[in-house]
Amino acid sequence: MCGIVGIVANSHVNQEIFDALTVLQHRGQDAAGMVTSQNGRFFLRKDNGQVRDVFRTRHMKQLVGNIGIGHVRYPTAGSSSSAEAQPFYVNSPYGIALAHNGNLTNTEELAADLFREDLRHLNTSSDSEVLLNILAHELQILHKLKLTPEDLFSAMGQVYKRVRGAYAVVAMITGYGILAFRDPFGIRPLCIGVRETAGKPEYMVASESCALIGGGYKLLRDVKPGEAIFLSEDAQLFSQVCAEHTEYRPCIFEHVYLARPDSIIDGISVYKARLRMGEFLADKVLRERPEHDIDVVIPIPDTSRTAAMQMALKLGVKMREGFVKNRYIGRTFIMPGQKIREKSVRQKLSPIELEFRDRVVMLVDDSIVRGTTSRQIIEMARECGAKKVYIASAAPAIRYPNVYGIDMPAVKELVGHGRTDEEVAEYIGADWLVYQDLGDLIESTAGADTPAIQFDCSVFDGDYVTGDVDEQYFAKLEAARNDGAKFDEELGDNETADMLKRLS
Ligand SMILES: O=P(O)(O)OC[C@H]1O[C@H](OP(=O)(O)OP(=O)(O)O)[C@H](O)[C@@H]1O
Ligand SMILES: NC(=O)CC[C@H](N)C(=O)O
Ligand SMILES: [Mg+2]
Repeated sequence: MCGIVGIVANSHVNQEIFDALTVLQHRGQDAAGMVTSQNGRFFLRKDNGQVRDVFRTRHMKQLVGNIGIGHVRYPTAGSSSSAEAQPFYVNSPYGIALAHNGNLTNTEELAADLFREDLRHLNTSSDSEVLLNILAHELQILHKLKLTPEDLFSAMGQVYKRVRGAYAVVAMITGYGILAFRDPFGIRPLCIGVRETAGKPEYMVASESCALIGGGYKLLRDVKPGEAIFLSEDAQLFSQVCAEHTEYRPCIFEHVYLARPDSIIDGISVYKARLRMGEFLADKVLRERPEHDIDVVIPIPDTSRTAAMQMALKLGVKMREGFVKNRYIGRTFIMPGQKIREKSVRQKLSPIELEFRDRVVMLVDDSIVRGTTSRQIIEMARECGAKKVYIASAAPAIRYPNVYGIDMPAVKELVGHGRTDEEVAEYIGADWLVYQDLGDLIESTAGADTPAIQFDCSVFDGDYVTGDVDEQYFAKLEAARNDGAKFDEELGDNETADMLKRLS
């Protein structure tokens, strides 16, 4: 779950891309990058760090042009070295830069084909670099000096045949425009917005609508599963569904945790979905313990606040702010290692003791993944003198790895894997644990207006919509990306990154 953005405008886009990436920062904190284009040349800046650290005034001055793309990264493949920050670039054909949100499930096979059949070189272990080279190859073999939208869509038809997994993408082609596309299941989000200046349209494509609204664009629509959108440099919009088989199966975890509440994804308000999650949770509490003794509902900031608010209302129990969030510390779950995640919880959340003392508290979180947050928070609640500590999760137990762009690669790192609900409660130290039922989560999220959508719920039910992940895939993923392995790889890859930096 990275954040991506692309803009075609009537004036320089660097500041707008910077602003949009800042709005999308919650989707990736490890690296950021931007490419703009002017007079047939690309201008690139990318590095590890958050948006405000990566783009200084000296970089912004060089990022000229009325068209550009940007990325904030949360790695799910390869390493977190700066050499794998995005956008990626290839000079042939035309010059293409690409930014990707998601995770491919046939990266290895594609990388081997690129090397053996397409004679293309990959310089990193990133799946996004593979995707860029597949797109480049399919455009190259058309052998067209002048590209038309039809050529682009025909190349995209081939890309959809070869690439599997989750991918929401923005790609910029020198001298032509921006090509944006979403995988055939629409797993990761992507939407288009429009605005007019001086009677001429300007377009933005972005992972979430909050980025459009922040930039003064009006949400036009979501990109459909398997659809490619082409925005030409002179701001004409072309679109076509290019994948042969498509299904609407967006990731439900966007609504649970990943997305911002002010976004509307696939016609669904993330905020409203979270309110409904809170109501269903309250119903479950009342079903399980009609005579409950909860004195106060306390959210674990930030994401759970919306659900907690509605849950408290429905229970008829007061909601209180029991934790103050340090606004200078980012999201813990998307931090790169377990040590830093553990350390960050206490740095990020500090308790207001009087809300806990001698009370039976119901803590609410949006999800419990590794249990890093809940375990420490429950300990803090007890240190503050809570009589009993209950916890409710707006999502069901997470028992399966994610292979579509969320870094949950190793089942043994998931607190819900191989444990009953009671065992999870014991592990995190709760007196009572209430998980949302999957049916209720789906009902909370699927609005009445979106009957065609079924969600990817793989982390809860182990059903992977692309149908191509098996035990062997999981074994490889876990070996490559468990916390220990990531640490080893980073050491090696940093050397490569440093070397590349010296060369550039
Ligand atoms: O069980 P865990 O492995 O700890 O993961 C789950 C927690 O991580 C996330 O919070 P995060 O701090 O990332 O972001 P937030 O401030 O948006 O809630 C999520 O909201 C849960 O609180
Ligand atoms: N979270 C994501 O969307 C990651 C994109 C890509 N797989 C990477 O690791 O850079
Ligand atoms: Mg949280």
